[in-house]
Amino acid sequence: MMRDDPRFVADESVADESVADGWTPLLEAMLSMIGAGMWEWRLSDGHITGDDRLKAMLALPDDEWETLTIASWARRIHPEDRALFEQEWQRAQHSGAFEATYRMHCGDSQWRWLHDRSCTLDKDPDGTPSRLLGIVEDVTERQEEQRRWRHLAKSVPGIIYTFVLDAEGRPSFPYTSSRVKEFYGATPEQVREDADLVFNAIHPDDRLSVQESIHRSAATLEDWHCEYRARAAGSWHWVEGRATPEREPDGSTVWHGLIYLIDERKAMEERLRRLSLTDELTGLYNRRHLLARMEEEIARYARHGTPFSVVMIDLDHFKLVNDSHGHAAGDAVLQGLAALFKERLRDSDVAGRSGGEEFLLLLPGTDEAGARAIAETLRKAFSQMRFDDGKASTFTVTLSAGVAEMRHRKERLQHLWARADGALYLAKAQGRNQVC
Ligand SMILES: Nc1nc2c(ncn2[C@@H]2O[C@H](COP(=O)(O)OP(=O)(O)OP(=O)(O)O)[C@@H](O)[C@H]2O)c(=O)[nH]1
Repeated sequence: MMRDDPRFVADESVADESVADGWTPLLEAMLSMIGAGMWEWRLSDGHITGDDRLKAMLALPDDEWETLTIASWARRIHPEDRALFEQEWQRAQHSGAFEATYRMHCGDSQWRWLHDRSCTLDKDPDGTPSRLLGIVEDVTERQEEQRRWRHLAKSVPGIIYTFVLDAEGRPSFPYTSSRVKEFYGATPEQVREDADLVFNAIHPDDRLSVQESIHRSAATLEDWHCEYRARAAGSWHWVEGRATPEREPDGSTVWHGLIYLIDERKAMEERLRRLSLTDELTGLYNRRHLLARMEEEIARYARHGTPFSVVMIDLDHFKLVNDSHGHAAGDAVLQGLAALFKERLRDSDVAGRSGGEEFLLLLPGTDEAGARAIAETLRKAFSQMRFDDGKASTFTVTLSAGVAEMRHRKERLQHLWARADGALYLAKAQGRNQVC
């Protein structure tokens, strides 16, 4: 802080020469260059005097300058900034050094942001300051700019940030907008102190890919882009980040970018993914997914010889069910069978609807005898289910099933499928309501 900095306590001999008989040309030139005004405060009578530049800046009436004291100065300060100003002045009476940025109601009725700093010019024999010298800059434009920037940062649906990897690869976040807390559970100040707060809030499964993407972007200076999960207030959410890197002369890399929430988009993508894999009526996997899963199991069998079987199922006389009880009742039967699969099969089993009233079960780690037993259990349970015909009575439906176990490492999907289909055909031909 300035007030503790010996550089800002003026040497008394210099002070006497340069200030007592007026502002020196050198000082005048410097102040003119930085556009600052100057004041002097005599603590003995509390009087404040200002130079012409300060008078022009504040536009106070001439008679006000004649009697200007610290109290009348304070009265012109914005109520929200006054406590800070007074606290600084209390301190300055002992230390001589003062620094504050505050709004002042100027003589032309304008509110101006002032940056005000002082140092000790003279001291009493007991060492307490007797005369302070201060410079004042009009920082209204800068403050307004910052205010606009803060508003803008708040209205952006995400975090605006600056991220730095120094030449040794150490990360830091010199700037993050206030919403960083919603994303990573830490304030901009905390994140500025400790960049790991951000990295620790990233899902363990995503952390490595985030770090790799940052290092790739640093090496190639291509835009950084990554999607990952982060934790705030105890829950995970999906975020997407984009930033543009720049290499600094000291070897560090600086990214300016944006991170925003993509939970809704991720949920939509997941819904679409599920829809593309499942059958709408029953919620079971569709034919496309069944075929893909079968190819996977066949490849696993070819590599490791892991047994698996398929069961092809077809409802008996289903056309009659529709014709007698209506299409809606038929739909309810299909849904009833799907519910039975979900209830009786293991999580590792895959149940799908391969066609209108045709289903296929993929049973990893199950041989033909096991598959037959599962099919038999399902057949029996299904034949006992009663369906509402919508006319105060119920009906039952049966199913036929064909089982085939994967037997040869070179067997292809269509052969296995044809064998299961052949077994199903046999079950139908032998009178239905059975497993072959
Ligand atoms: N309600 C309903 N019916 C369907 C659906 N998909 C297919 N079906 C019907 O399933 C019936 C299948 O009839 P078929 O292929 O003749 O077979 P089946 O009557 O079951 O006779 P078998 O298989 O020989 O026992 C047809 O009437 C289709 O309209 C569906 O999503 N909902």
